[in-house]
Amino acid sequence: MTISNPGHASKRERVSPAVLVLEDGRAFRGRAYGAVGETFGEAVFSTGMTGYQETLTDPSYHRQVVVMTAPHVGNTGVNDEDPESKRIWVAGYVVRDPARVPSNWRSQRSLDEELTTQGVVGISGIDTRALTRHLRERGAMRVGIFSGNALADEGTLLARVRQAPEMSGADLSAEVATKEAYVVPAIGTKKFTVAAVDLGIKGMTPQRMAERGIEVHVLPATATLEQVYAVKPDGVFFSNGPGDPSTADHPVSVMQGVLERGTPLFGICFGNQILGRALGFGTYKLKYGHRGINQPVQDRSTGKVEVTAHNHGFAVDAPLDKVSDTAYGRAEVSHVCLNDQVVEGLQLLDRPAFSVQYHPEAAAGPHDAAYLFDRFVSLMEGQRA
Ligand SMILES: NC(=O)CC[C@H](N)C(=O)O
Repeated sequence: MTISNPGHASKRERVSPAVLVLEDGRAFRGRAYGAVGETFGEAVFSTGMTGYQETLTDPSYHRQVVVMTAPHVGNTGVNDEDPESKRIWVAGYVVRDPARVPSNWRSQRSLDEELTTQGVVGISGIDTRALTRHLRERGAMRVGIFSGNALADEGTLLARVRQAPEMSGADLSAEVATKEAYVVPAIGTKKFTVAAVDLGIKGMTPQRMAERGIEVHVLPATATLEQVYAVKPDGVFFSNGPGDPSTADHPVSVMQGVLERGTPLFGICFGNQILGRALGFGTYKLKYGHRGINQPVQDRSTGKVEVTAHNHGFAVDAPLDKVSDTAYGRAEVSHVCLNDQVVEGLQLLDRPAFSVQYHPEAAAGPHDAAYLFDRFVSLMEGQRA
């Protein structure tokens, strides 16, 4: 194997080969990036051109190996302001051409250093375009990245990838969510109290609520209906999170209790899938998912198209062309992805509840969908009037 040897590359980059092995047997050779060792997960690709810190620290990426389609990654280094949680959650990181010298006024260290310190195994120098095309054709699948001693027994790598757990059927919220409840105070005058069920919440989400005068009580994924109502909420929120929504029976039953009482309800991503299930719709695994910050979504109530941030591998199976009768009244698909007509939002017509499959907190991503937090505020105002 020939490894290109740029002048500024660190010694470790020059001497440490790595290999990425997909469960269908396709392999890519490159260089170790970040920690040296081995890792397994579901191979998925993200089309975001910026915002790698937010991607890496999004708890919804737990157990996923993220392939960046943007060829240059790490250019702006790493700072302590942009993470969406306390650690990197991706199981592995795949980049084509990492920055050798980060350059940004906020940069505190390099991405390579950060991945190494946090023990995240990555690979660089591979053809990420070919890998992405492969995943688009064959679908998301299990993958392993191996470097250092993990490469010693190359003949066993594929078998080890095939032993790794699958994403279908994975129940992961409790592994990433807070164990203790905490409060994010309202900024300025406090207008509302919201109970936010943390299934893998991103830091920007309570922030967007706090900016609107909401005091946010973030509760563990295991919170009961009684614990939700113990904070005397004006509204209840269900967050994003990793894993297969078909396993999320506990949050589904808590949400049904909230719908029963008619408290204003808002869900994001995993929260949208849970609303889907609470209403009696199914969920299914997408072939390769939506990940990135440039996905077109139409708000069907206004006809407007938003450019939005996504990170989902599953989706809700609800009819696009009709209003559905559910145990909680009429429900409809409020938002749809214009790339593939996947359900991107749900709303109830007889109760104050709605959700979106994408990320209005926009970290990273465009702010087109910020109005959804205002819609949540309007629902809470409506309930008081
Ligand atoms: N960001 C999320 O909440 C993702 C939801 C779910 N784990 C999925 O992959 O579809």
